[in-house]
Amino acid sequence: MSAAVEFDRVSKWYGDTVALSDVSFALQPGVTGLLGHNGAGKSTTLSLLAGYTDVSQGSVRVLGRDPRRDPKVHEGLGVVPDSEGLWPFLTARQTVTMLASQRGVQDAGEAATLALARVGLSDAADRKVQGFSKGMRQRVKLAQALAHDPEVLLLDEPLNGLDPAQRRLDVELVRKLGAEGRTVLVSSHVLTEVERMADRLLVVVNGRLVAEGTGAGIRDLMTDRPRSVRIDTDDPRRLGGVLLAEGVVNSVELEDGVLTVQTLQAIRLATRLPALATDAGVLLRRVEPQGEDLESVFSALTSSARGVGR
Ligand SMILES: Nc1ncnc2c1ncn2[C@@H]1O[C@H](COP(=O)(O)OP(=O)(O)OP(=O)(O)O)[C@@H](O)[C@H]1O
Repeated sequence: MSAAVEFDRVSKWYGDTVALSDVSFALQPGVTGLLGHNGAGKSTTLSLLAGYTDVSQGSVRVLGRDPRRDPKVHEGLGVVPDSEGLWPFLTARQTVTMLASQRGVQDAGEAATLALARVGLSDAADRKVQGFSKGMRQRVKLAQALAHDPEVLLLDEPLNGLDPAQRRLDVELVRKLGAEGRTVLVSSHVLTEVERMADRLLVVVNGRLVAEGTGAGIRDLMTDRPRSVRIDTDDPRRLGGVLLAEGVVNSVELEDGVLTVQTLQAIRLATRLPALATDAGVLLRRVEPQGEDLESVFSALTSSARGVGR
């Protein structure tokens, strides 16, 4: 059986900007996460799959069809775009019913009722969207995407702007949609968030697919990279010497009384550090891994996986 979603050697450029460069992947049923920093190419990937824009090179297939040229693809495809795109003067029910009937759903009203219930919006179904919180508007978009019971779902940063309780509910909902056998692609720039929704991740950096695998596999790629850790202590010179002698760090630096160490064994350092400090009679005030933001993880992944990006 061919995959529900296929991206084959796809490149996309806007004028001089290369948004995607030679990206290939295929998606099977279940949830796949598309992880990347801002501007990495996530929305472009989803727009190409939704048929909103055309490839510059390569080919895209959704349910065996070209989403840019074959409108029938939308019978099996639901999209939650990053943009707002809701009319404030319509109720949630009108909004969802309208799109469902455009997609040829026979009883669009009933489909809207079911979809709104699914996303937890039954009570607010007849209120105008203009009074809705960001989280509620996200849910309306999700209900719109679900009303025609699509086999493929594309969700662009669906958790953006939600509070923690809403996030939990939406993570659960996305997982359920995948467990029902739908092919779901969900984008995010937050690893911890996307790995809660998805069993498999695609990592894009500067328009290139640099890694794919499980959340644990992607984390493993990250653990081998050199890390820098800032240690605030009452005796940085002594602690630096101890850590070097112990072989848990590769180099130490002392600046303004603060110790910064480089290590390739971050986990070992973290587990050994408290005992080593105690044995040396040194007080630890604060330990802070540096550059643990996604950006630095991505640049480490890019250089280790495929050379530099664009
Ligand atoms: N319509 C457009 N015209 C020109 N450049 C664009 C356009 N859309 C995207 N780009 C550029 O293509 C690159 C990829 O953008 P894209 O929106 O796909 O990234 P993203 O990963 O979704 O980022 P974000 O999370 O910020 O939305 C960026 O450099 C962006 O500035």
